[in-house]
Amino acid sequence: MTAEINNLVQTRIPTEHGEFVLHYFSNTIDDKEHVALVFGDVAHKMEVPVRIHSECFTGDVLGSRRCDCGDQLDKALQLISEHGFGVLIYLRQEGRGIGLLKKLQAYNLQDEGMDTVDANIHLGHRPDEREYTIAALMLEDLQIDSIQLITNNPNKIEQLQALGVKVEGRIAIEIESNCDNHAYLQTKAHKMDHFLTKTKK
Ligand SMILES: Nc1nc2c(ncn2[C@@H]2O[C@H](COP(=O)(O)OP(=O)(O)OP(=O)(O)O)[C@@H](O)[C@H]2O)c(=O)[nH]1
Ligand SMILES: [Zn+2]
Repeated sequence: MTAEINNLVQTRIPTEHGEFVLHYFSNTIDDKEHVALVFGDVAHKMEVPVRIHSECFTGDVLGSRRCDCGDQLDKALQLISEHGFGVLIYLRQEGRGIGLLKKLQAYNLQDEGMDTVDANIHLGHRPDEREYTIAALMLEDLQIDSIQLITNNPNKIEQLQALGVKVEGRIAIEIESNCDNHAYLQTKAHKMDHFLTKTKK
């Protein structure tokens, strides 16, 4: 079966970074509610700034300092609004695709000394189980010609290109580390090849 999405609802979402339009998509791959927040006119545009943000309940909603997700979410919306147009796709891939329950178990393993990669493996998962077919279909639905991806993760760029998305550049989104996420960011820099120049120093 080929994957399909449906853009079911678009509604205005005023934020502190200006007014976005939230697009709600249904899909034939999973039963999750994936959405895209669109700022300005993006149809038929090249080099559209796009953030593909993976759900992180602890970071995005609770403001947890164990990761950089909450700050990245806010910074991406700010960047897109300052640019004048762009998209933030919010994929419901909690815990790099392993779900909230397993991510919380992985946190406890990290508190016992494992890093974020080994904790996933210990729980019987790959270090990163995300894939981006739905995001690629959303970009197609929004009629975006090419993008600049807002990310530090080289694997996201490779996966999107393999899905036929024209990624013309990368916009870095590096957050200052704190004492609670420093080791976590170090692991992303050294074991997951993320471009984290401040952390790598
Ligand atoms: N399994 C697991 N998932 C985590 C952990 N910390 C954060 N996450 C999840 O990781 C996802 C975000 O991925 P990151 O590796 O932080 O960043 P990225 O999306 O790959 O890269 P950027 O585009 O640069 O942000 C979210 O779904 C979080 O819920 C962890 O320790 N274990
Ligand atoms: Zn997070």
